Amino acid sequence: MKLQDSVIAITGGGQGLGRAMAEYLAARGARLALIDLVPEKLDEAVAACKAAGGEAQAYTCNVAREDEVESTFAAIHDDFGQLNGLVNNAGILRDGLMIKAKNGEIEKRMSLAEWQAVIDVNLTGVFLCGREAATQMIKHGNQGVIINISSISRAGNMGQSNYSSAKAAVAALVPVWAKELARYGIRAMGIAPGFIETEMTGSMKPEALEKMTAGIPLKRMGKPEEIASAAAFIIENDYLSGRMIEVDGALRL
Ligand SMILES: NC(=O)C1=CN([C@@H]2O[C@H](COP(=O)(O)OP(=O)(O)OC[C@H]3O[C@@H](n4cnc5c(N)ncnc54)[C@H](O)[C@@H]3O)[C@@H](O)[C@H]2O)C=CC1
Ligand SMILES: CC(C)c1ccc(C(=O)O)c(O)c1O
Repeated sequence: MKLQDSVIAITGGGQGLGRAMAEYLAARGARLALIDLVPEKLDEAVAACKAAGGEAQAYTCNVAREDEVESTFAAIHDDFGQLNGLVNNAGILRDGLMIKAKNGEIEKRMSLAEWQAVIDVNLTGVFLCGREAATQMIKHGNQGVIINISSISRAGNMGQSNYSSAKAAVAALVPVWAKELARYGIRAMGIAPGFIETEMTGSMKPEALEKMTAGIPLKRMGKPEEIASAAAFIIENDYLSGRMIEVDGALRL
């Protein structure tokens, strides 16, 4: 699929990797529908896409809410007249050990609320947006691609019962959707980033950053543009479906 003039929806498009992907794709001629919880961040991201030479519109939506997701994807189709791609990128972290035993006391450290919040956004949100994007594509006869953003943590990372479970599940959805949606001309792919330079890591102490990068075989964190170029590669290569691309500098957790 050509990037030029294709309509790509990106969840969590207001900042971080979502915004980086939006700017990268906008600079290559794609038309962006940016979805996020925070309208101010969306406005900044839309302006950045326009400055990069592309077209973009903002949609305030909680990806974990079925009614909001349904109306958002219907509005995207009405506004752009087509939908060719979705990047399921919105995600949150609520890290913590499941349990801790100390001095004979057993403490439940991850609450049900922390578990559920991550499952709601990182897994249910991906399901709802994937289902709605596919509905719009099939209804209007658009071929397209769905990209789920997983994580290196899908292998099982200490302190991330909720996050690792959700990220393993969205990776599992990739071959499921690739098989179910191929008949409609829709591909499904996943990207599993390792540690990527973001505002969060930018504010870390140099010693902590050094310790983190020392364990990465390529000895550096990834750049948001390196995730964005993987997304562009997936969109443009029509024989890619049902697989994960790992962009992690060879790190294994
Ligand atoms: N930054 C990293 O090193 C890595 C990130 N990832 C994944 O990449 C994705 C993006 O990560 P970052 O850019 O670092 O995150 P971020 O926290 O910088 O940005 C996430 C965006 O999603 C939005 N969002 C959160 N909940 C939402 C909801 N319910 N509905 C709509 N929008 C919502 C936020 O407002 C924010 O704009 C996430 O899925 C994350 O798990 C995976 C591996 C590494
Ligand atoms: C543990 C992994 C590499 C990780 C690190 C940081 C973030 C983030 O800031 O959003 C993630 O989403 C991760 O998956």
